[in-house]
Amino acid sequence: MKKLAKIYTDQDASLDPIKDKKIAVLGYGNQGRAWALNLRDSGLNVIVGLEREGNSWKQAVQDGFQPVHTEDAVKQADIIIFLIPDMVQRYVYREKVQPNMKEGADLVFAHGFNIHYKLIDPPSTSDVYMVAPKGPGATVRDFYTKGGGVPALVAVQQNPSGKAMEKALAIAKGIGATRAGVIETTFKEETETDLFGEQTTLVGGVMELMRSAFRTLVELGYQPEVAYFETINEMKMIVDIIYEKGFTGMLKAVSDTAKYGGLTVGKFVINEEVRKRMLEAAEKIRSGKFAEEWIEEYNRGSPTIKEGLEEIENSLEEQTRRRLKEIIERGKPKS
Ligand SMILES: NC(=O)C1=CN([C@@H]2O[C@H](COP(=O)(O)OP(=O)(O)OC[C@H]3O[C@@H](n4cnc5c(N)ncnc54)[C@H](O)[C@@H]3O)[C@@H](O)[C@H]2O)C=CC1
Ligand SMILES: CC(=O)[C@](C)(O)C(=O)O
Ligand SMILES: [Mg+2]
Ligand SMILES: [Mg+2]
Repeated sequence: MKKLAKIYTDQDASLDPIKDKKIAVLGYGNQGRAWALNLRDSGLNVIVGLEREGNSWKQAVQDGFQPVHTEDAVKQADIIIFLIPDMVQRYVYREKVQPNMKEGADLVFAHGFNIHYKLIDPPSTSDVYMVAPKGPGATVRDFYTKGGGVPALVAVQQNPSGKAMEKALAIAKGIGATRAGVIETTFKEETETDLFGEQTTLVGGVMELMRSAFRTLVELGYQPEVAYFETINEMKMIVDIIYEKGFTGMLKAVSDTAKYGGLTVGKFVINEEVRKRMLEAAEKIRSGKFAEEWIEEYNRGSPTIKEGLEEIENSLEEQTRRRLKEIIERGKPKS
């Protein structure tokens, strides 16, 4: 068997290493808002740093922060957390962080992209570490306010102080992750697995699987509403059972007919060809080719993202969802 991962929980982590430090949270979007609120509710000293007085600024003010411009947050900070988009981080680092940071201030990431692909070259005097929540920002906040926490990965890239891991665990505790559990990893492992997961399953794979099934039914002449409930809407219920009880529990919750069909046709559809393509996707990530392609796309103004979003928004799936929205809303559990 492979070596078991090292897992840390609340008892293994203390807030002490960071309790007297000023923590600058750069960005107030998906993760930024969740981290700033959770760290503050954990009694830590948080300052929100933003580039512009736009929507994020307004939201932060509404949540009781007094945001400041990035350079002003950075100047006072002992710990600088990058919660702005991955493609933006190196520019903000170069123009606002590096020229203004205190010598030896910590640089903290929620995803390893910029460090692993060497887009940011941090000073050797700084601790560089990561706390990567394995869930969306809204869930990081939601679980925390309800007494739980989203699991996370922690990693240390540079450790001149010798205390980087204790501080990473402290941040993980502050956002609620150690209430669940935190796994030690490397920037390389987190970056490559996170990209692979979002591309082949969580974002790309699941969405295209559902869309392909939906389209197949519609092309065969079935009603889009029926296809939507079957191939898209019911997914949450099945995934919720997998989340609670694993695949074994899910298979117990469905009919024997579904078990037989699922166990045989699942492998027929998601076959070795698909696995080969998954390996290809992994290779593209590991070689740095995906990173290169994404940087180029971003530099061209992200046309592929824009087109993709537009195509999906206008798709029959989304039109059907809009038509069924009231039914879905009415049916949701009330407590
Ligand atoms: N979305 C998620 O739930 C997860 C994100 N991460 C990582 O967390 C980091 C932040 O991701 P998200 O929270 O999704 O970011 P986001 O896209 O929600 O970030 C928005 C924030 O960044 C600011 N921002 C946007 N463009 C900017 C620019 N050009 N210059 C300066 N600030 C700008 C916005 O004002 C806003 O405050 C990334 O490293 C990402 O990989 C990690 C785990 C999950
Ligand atoms: C939410 C999350 O963990 C992702 C999919 O990796 C991301 O948003 O980058
Ligand atoms: Mg990701
Ligand atoms: Mg992720």
